[in-house]
Amino acid sequence: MSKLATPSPSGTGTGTGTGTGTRTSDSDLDVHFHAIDDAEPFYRYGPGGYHPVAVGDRLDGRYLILHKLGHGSYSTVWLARDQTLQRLVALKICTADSCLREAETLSFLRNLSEVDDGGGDGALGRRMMPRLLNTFRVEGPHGTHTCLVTDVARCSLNEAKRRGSHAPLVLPVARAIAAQLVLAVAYLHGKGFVHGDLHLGNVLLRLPEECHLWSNEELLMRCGEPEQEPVHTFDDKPLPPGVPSVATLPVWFPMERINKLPLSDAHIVLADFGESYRPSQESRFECCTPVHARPPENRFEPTKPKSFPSDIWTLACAVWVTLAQRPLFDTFLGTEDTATWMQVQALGKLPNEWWEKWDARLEDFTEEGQPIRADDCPVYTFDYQFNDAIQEGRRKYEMQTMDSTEKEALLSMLRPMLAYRPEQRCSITDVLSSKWITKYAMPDYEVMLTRV
Ligand SMILES: Nc1ncnc2c1ncn2[C@@H]1O[C@H](COP(=O)(O)OP(=O)(O)OP(=O)(O)O)[C@@H](O)[C@H]1O
Repeated sequence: MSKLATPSPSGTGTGTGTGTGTRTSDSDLDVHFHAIDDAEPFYRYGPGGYHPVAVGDRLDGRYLILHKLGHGSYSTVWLARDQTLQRLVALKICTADSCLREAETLSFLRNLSEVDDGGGDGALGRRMMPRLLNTFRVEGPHGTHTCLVTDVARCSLNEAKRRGSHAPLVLPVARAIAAQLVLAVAYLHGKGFVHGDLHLGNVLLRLPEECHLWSNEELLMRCGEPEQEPVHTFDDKPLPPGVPSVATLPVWFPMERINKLPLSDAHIVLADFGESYRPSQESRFECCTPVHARPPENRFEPTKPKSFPSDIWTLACAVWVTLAQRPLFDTFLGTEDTATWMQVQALGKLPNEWWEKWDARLEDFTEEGQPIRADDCPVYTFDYQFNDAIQEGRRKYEMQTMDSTEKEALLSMLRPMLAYRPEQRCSITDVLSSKWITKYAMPDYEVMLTRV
């Protein structure tokens, strides 16, 4: 997600990609669009919003659009052929109202030399940073859009899990991915950056290098023609100018189901630096990760600047859900109250000032923070969650489970990452040197490197 440079125009909001919406343009058109699964919200094709792009368009004189890769609230992302270098690339076309933050962070990281990286495990995280190949701007009917060119990835880990019915990953694969996540965050924190939006939607599985050199014919043979659906408005009102008449759905690179993903395909790249910041240079008060991974200080200390510890909390949630079938603080309805409810179930009572601020606390907890148990409802303790979300699914799929020593090592790493108070949370250096990372995750990561 990229923070807005200017407020979004009235009626546009910050679409989720699923709902319908209203577009109010200068000429006072009031058009509602039928939602199309997996397509961007079309009401965002208005002033400050998405740039209209069609398969076959050429941008910046060299990038031929071949397919769609995805979209977010602040961009559409396209698979293009770089006709100068004759390779496939990802083209992220940001909304006109998004700021330059992502381009700035990626340029900064690109310009660091290996000497700047120093040695040690922290430097290994450079591999998981996106390679910014080029940036340019396009002018369109809705404004000026920054475009970022990076390597094409296969899909996000979230999407791979969704398509695989949230089956668990093979344990060594999950460990290798968790190790890479930790290395990536260690690298960023070492450079003074907070990522600000860590979750599996922003963890991309890499495509093998040879795929970037596929010809157009080879791409079509493997992935098919782009799938398109006509865009319809309610009451059949005409499409306003600057709105594409078809929605292009994301391409799918054929792959093994998530529970069969081989270690050789477990290479990741961390994406979406639109929320990244340097706490030494600016104060940020809000953490925009999805609510199930949002650190509690976001809710209870809204006026205190956020910093590296907020990433540590979200990293713990991302590591958990890499290993598990569902988030640690699964929020069902996606409300902050449910997230806090789950946190108290797993981690115990909030610090006193926060506890007092939480109005819903006595609905299901005693004043001491003990869950009031309904007969048929489990208490979602850390242990319960571990057995239910990590072990049970593995048993069901007849996959390797974690033994008790590994469980202890994992929970001993996660608990200090999930200290309620950010100032009491452990640092990424502590995570890197934890027993679970050194004895379990890194060895599988190292095996993965030999399977390139
Ligand atoms: N390099 C890439 N290769 C393949 N797919 C990509 C790539 N970059 C992004 N995508 C796809 O596009 C989607 C949107 O990208 P991204 O999250 O960077 O956009 P965003 O507008 O900043 O998102 P949001 O603001 O909603 O978090 C991703 O979830 C992913 O599916």
